[in-house]
Amino acid sequence: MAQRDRRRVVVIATGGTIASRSSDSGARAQDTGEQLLEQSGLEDSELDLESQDIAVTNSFNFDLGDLVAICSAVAHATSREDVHGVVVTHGTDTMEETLAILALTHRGETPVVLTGAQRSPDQADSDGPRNLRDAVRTAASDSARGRGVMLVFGGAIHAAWGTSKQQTLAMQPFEHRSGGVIGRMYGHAPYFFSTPEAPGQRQLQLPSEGFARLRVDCILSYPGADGALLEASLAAGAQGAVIAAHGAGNPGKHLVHAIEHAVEAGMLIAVGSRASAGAVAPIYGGGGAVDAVAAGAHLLGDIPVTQARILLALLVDQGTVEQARAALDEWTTPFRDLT
Ligand SMILES: NC(=O)C[C@H](N)C(=O)O
Repeated sequence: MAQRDRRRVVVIATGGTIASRSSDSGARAQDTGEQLLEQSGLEDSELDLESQDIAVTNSFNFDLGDLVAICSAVAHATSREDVHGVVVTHGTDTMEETLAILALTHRGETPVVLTGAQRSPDQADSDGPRNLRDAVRTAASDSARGRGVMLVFGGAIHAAWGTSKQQTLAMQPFEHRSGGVIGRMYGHAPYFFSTPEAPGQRQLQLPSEGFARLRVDCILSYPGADGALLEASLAAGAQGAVIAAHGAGNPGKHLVHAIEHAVEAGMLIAVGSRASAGAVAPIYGGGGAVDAVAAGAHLLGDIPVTQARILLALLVDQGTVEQARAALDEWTTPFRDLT
């Protein structure tokens, strides 16, 4: 096939287990995008493959600056007319944050497909080459066009928004908080059977340079939790915080007091759940979600706390605290009456 007829897919490599090699001091990311493509068995395919290296790191070391770098590389690749699809290889530990920032900011028809691995390429049963082949074929397919950002992993196609790592070692570690995948790989081709209700029109601007310096913290509720960690977050200069509250979004009375104080001090506060699935809802008073809302917090419905943190950071990045508060209010309106 002539070079000009072959579909071009850009593979942006960032590290993770898919790029890791074992050593006496533990596994570490080291393979480049080009090496991943060599191992994938896609070399002789009818696709025109190009690789870029953004980082060679395990994703548990990423900070907001790394997300900015990934976002701008993806935005640049998707703006190119010669590019049919984009793949990002990434560690699974913080895949959900990168899925979130890309889902919230991606524009246009070019599909963006993230993937990774649970077993490194020096293990006999590594899932990396297969996942990468599936991701590249999805990015190159007609059926993925206009579907935005997605995660192809373990033969499943997941929505970007709402999906998080739920299993530490399983070969399918990802799940949506409300359940379900949007498609599956059948043979070499992606088959989509549902369309997620994505952030849609609520798309946000790409992160600014200052995004990397923002501070949005996550605070966990637990029996005996007081407001000390949220107070410390405020004192450290955080612009916002996401509370991983008990059950359906109940922070507990001490944390509710701290939320009230933090909101008065200008922090953006959102409440999700430390439970692994489902939505939060205003059901309980006496330290529950009803009181958290009265204290000025926003309930996150089924948005995972890790992804909500990225949403808050983008909102703070793009306007004043008041504008961010109004935008978060709009974002969380559909979840207000979930009881
Ligand atoms: N499976 C993985 O990719 C985990 C890995 N350690 C990471 O970079 O997140």
